[in-house]
Amino acid sequence: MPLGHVIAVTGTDTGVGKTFAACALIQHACSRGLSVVGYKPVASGSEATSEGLRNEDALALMAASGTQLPYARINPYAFADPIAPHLAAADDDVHIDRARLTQGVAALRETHDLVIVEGAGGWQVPLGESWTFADWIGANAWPVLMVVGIRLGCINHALLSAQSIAAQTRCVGWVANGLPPPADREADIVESLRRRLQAPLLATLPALSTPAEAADHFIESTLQSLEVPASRR
Ligand SMILES: Nc1ncnc2c1ncn2[C@@H]1O[C@H](COP(=O)(O)OP(=O)(O)OP(=O)(O)O)[C@@H](O)[C@H]1O
Ligand SMILES: C[C@H](N)[C@H](N)CCCCCC(=O)O
Ligand SMILES: [Mg+2]
Repeated sequence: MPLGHVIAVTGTDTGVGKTFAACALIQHACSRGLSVVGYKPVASGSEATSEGLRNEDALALMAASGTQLPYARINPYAFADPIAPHLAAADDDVHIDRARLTQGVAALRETHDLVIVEGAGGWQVPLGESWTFADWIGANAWPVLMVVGIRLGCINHALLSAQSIAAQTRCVGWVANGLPPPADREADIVESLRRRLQAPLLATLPALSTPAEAADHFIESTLQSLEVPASRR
């Protein structure tokens, strides 16, 4: 049956917990009986191995779903340097082919109920000279889950990101991710955002040891909010 549902995971910045939350969400959805896979279309910051470049986000997403698919199906573009992806691609003389990114999603949708697409950095990160992750997700009208790393400055970043997401597609939920060490007034920051963001808060994640532990923190109606069709839930 699958022509799976797609959710894009973005965040208020790089290092805010997109991979952590995406892995937790994969495990949450797996525990509800869905076949789920993560996709990291473009990754900068990868290790050279005998099999080629490997990025830790892509490997974490693969481990969370337990997929046995070849690495390149999950991460078609890997760059060694941990820098902005359009700069990494230009340094390597690589053109990121937007159609190839979309085909990668389409292929995963054929065999999975849910495909979780993790961006690199924040919402407006460029993937080429004239387009961004936001442009690609927006053109496909995929719904977005926004991960907010709770720290000083995140209120502004979250409100700006939500505004920008709404201009290109829709933010269907957000996660308050308690990055270690805990920020002062963490609960008040989360509440300030909850009152100002239209999308529902789907999980509040304290500093936890593993995404598997975090999977239980998603609220019961998470898959519904993420617009996963009722027939699959
Ligand atoms: N709730 C949490 N509890 C404990 N550790 C966390 C939590 N959230 C994130 N971390 C850790 O913080 C670091 C950054 O998180 P993560 O890699 O998920 O960020 P990211 O937004 O995916 O970054 P990138 O932009 O590089 O993809 C990782 O080492 C991760 O394990
Ligand atoms: C290297 C890092 N961990 C991410 N993979 C890429 C972050 C790109 C951020 C670009 C920017 O907004 O300046
Ligand atoms: Mg990541």
